[in-house]
Amino acid sequence: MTAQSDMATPSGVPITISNVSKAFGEGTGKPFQALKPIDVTIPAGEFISVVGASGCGKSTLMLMVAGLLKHTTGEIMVAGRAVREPVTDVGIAFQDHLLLDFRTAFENVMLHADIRKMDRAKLAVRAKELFAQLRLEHAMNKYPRQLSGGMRQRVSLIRTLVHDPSVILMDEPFGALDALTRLQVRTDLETLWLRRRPTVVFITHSVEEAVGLSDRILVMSPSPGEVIDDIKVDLPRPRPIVLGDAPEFGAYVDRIHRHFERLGVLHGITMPQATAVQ
Ligand SMILES: Nc1ncnc2c1ncn2[C@@H]1O[C@H](COP(=O)(O)OP(=O)(O)OP(=O)(O)O)[C@@H](O)[C@H]1O
Repeated sequence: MTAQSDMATPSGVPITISNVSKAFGEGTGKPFQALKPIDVTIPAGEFISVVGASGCGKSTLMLMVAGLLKHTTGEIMVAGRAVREPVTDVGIAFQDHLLLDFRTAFENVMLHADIRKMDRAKLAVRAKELFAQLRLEHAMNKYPRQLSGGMRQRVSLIRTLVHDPSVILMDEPFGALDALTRLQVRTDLETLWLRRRPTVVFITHSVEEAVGLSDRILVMSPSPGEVIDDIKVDLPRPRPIVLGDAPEFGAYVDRIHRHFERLGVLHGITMPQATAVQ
C-alpha cells in the first residue's frame, strides 16, 4: 500500500470553482437553472469524483471547467488562470470512446501529434509505454472494430493520458463497460494516475467506483444541482480491485447512499447504522 507521503509529486494543477452557477436559455424569457452556485477548491494532483442523480448538472460542471461551456456566474481558475476559453492542458474522456474507425489504436492515440503539433517521436515513446502498462501492445496496430469494448475504452484512456495533461476530466468513462472490465479499467486508471498524479475530475453514477478511485467525492443534489456533501476518502492506495468486503469502504458508500435516499433519488435502502461514517 502507498502512504500519502510516498506518492508521486503531483503533475497536476489546482482548480478553483467560486460561486459558479449555470442557467441555460438566458435571455429567452424562460431560463433553466441547471446548477446553483458551487464553490470547490481542488488542490493540485487530487482525484475528485462527482456523483449525483441523472440531470443534476455533473456534465455541465465538467464542460465549464474545460472551458467548453460558459458559466453564468462566478469564476473558474485552472492553474491560477481564469477559464474564458477551452483549456488546452487537459485530457477529456467520455462514455463513448470516440475512436476514429479508420485509424489503428496507435494512430488514434497519436492524434495529439497532429492536433496539438506535438513531437511525434516523443509522443510515440510515451504511447508505447502506456500500451505496455495497460497490457495492450497486441492491440496497437488493430482498428477499433477489431477490439472489444473494454479494449477500445482502454485505448481511449491512453489517448486521454498520453500527452501528460495537468488536468483530466472524465465523464462516466466506464459507463458502457461490463462489470468485470469496469473493475479492471478502474484499477488501471488508478495505477496510471498514481505515477504522475494529474488533477482528475471524474464523473460517475457508480458510488462504489467513486469510493474506489477518489481522494474526495462531491455529492450533488438533484436538479438544480448543488454540492450537498464533500467527502474526504481516507483509504490507502492502491485500492484493492474488489472493495466490497472492507467495512471502511462500505461506510463511505453508505454515507452517499443515505443522501440519495433522503433526497428521493434512491428508495428502500436498509443499511447497518454501525458502519456509517459521520
Ligand atoms: N445545452 C443545454 N440547453 C438546455 N439545457 C441543458 C443543456 N445542457 C444540459 N441541459 C440541462 O441541464 C441539466 C443538467 O444536465 P447535465 O447533462 O449536466 O446533467 P448530468 O448530471 O451530467 O446528467 P447525466 O448523469 O444523465 O449525464 C439537465 O436538465 C439538462 O437537460
